[in-house]
Order: sequence, then C-alpha cells, then structure tokens
Amino acid sequence: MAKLKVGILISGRGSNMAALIEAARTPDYPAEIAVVVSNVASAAGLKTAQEAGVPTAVVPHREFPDRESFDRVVSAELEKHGVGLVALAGFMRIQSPWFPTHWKNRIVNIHPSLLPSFPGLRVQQQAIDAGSRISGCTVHFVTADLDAGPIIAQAAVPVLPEDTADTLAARILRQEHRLYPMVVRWFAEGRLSVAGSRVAVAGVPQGATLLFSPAP
Ligand SMILES: Nc1nc2c(c(=O)[nH]1)N[C@@H](CN(C=O)c1ccc(C(=O)N[C@@H](CCC(=O)O)C(=O)O)cc1)CN2
Ligand SMILES: NCC(=O)N[C@@H]1O[C@H](COP(=O)([O-])[O-])[C@@H](O)[C@H]1O
Repeated sequence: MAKLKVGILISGRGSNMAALIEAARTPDYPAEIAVVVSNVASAAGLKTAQEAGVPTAVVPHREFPDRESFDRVVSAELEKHGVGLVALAGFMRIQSPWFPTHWKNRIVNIHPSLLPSFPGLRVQQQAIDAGSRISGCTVHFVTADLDAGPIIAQAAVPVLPEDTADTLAARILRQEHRLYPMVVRWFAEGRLSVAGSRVAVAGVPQGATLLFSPAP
C-alpha cells in the first residue's frame, strides 16, 4: 500500500522536521516525507533535508503581494509532490484563510505550549511570566484561527523555578520530537476524526494522546 506523502513547511532550524524524517526512515512507518518547503532561503533545515535526500523548495514570502498569493504557490509545490498531509514545523507565517480551507483536516502544526494556553509566539516566556507550573507542546489541526484548531495530542513537562525561556524550550522540544512523529503516524493510519472542535483517535488507549515527562 502506498505510504502517505507528507509535506513539511519550515522557516528555520528544522529539528521537528528532522524528527519526522528520522521516523519515516523506519520501514513500518506509514508515511514518507515527500518535500520540505521553506519561506526562508537561509533556513538551516533545508540543508538537513537535502542531506537526508528529501526534495526541498524555497518560496520567499517577501516576493508576494499578499498572504494568499504566497500560500497558493506553496500549496502548488506541495501538490506537485503528491502531498496528503501538510506538517508545519517551525513555520513562521500566519496562513491566509485560503490555505487551511484548501487543506482542511490535512494540515497540522506543532506548538510549544499546552493550547489553548499561550497561542502565538514567545510562548515559553509567557508560561514562565504567568507562573505556570506545567507547560508542554500541542499538535493540532490548523484552521484560519491562529493556534486554535482542534487539538490532536499534547505532551506536558514541568516548569522549574530556575527556568529561562531557553531551558524550558529545550525541555519542551524533546517532547515535540516524540509527539509529532506519533501524531503523523496516527494520521497516516487513518485513526483521526474531527467532530467540531474535538479530535477522536481510534484504536489507541485513552491516555495515549497525552504524554507526561516529569523529568526536569
Ligand atoms: N492560519 C493559521 N496559520 C498558522 C497557524 C494557524 O494555526 N493558523 N499556526 C502557526 C504557527 N505559529 C505558532 O505555532 C505561528 C507562526 C507565526 C506567527 C506570526 O506571528 N508570524 C508573523 C511573522 C513572524 C516572524 O516572521 O517572525 C506573520 O506571519 O506575520 C504566529 C504563530 C503558523 N501559521
Ligand atoms: N508558533 C510556532 C512555534 O513557535 N513553533 C515552534 O518553533 C520551534 C521550531 O523548532 P524546529 O525548527 O527546530 O522544529 C518548535 O519549538 C515549534 O514548536
């Protein structure tokens, strides 16, 4: 049976992209990484993808008059590679409503907070400033509403008194690299269904959609 083709959008380092590429190297993983697209030519993740033999493309957002025209070219690049799931991985552009509508329930994002808390950017510092004792990451379907799409799975980590944004980000990132490949596998296996704002994951234990790592 043909594997699900995943297209990954990045803007920078690409460690979540690398985790997905590594997961897809396993023969029984039900997805393959078909293309990596960046809006930034200098994204370090492009080199990582090329060294892994994954096709890449750059679509510079600054060259477009508006978000939708940029989004349509990105979408065409993904469709050229037969992509069935779009995975945002440190992709730093807010997409026009056209994109998540066109890719409805076929586009996911990983976000470094326990949504709905702390959408947007600089979220690790937001959690620290709020005195949160727990933080983590969320994989969700992407909709026109920023960081507000149906939640698929989350991973939680402690926030320590001595944490800086960087130490907390590093602790969360380790869980991101576990969570994202797990969720992409579930999508590829056809286990995800969306009803309104809720996602059901068929055939997995109820607790499997929440990882908790008490390790500092
Ligand atoms: N329509 C949607 N687009 C995006 C979503 C989403 O849920 N719906 N998720 C974000 C990912 N993201 C946080 O997880 C995020 C990325 C970027 C921004 C942002 O403010 N971008 C600015 C530029 C910032 C920069 O270049 O440093 C912008 O686009 O003007 C907020 C949240 C991805 N897109
Ligand atoms: N709002 C989007 C956002 O903040 N995404 C976050 O950017 C980082 C990208 O790292 P990576 O490029 O090494 O995967 C990740 O921590 C991801 O959760």
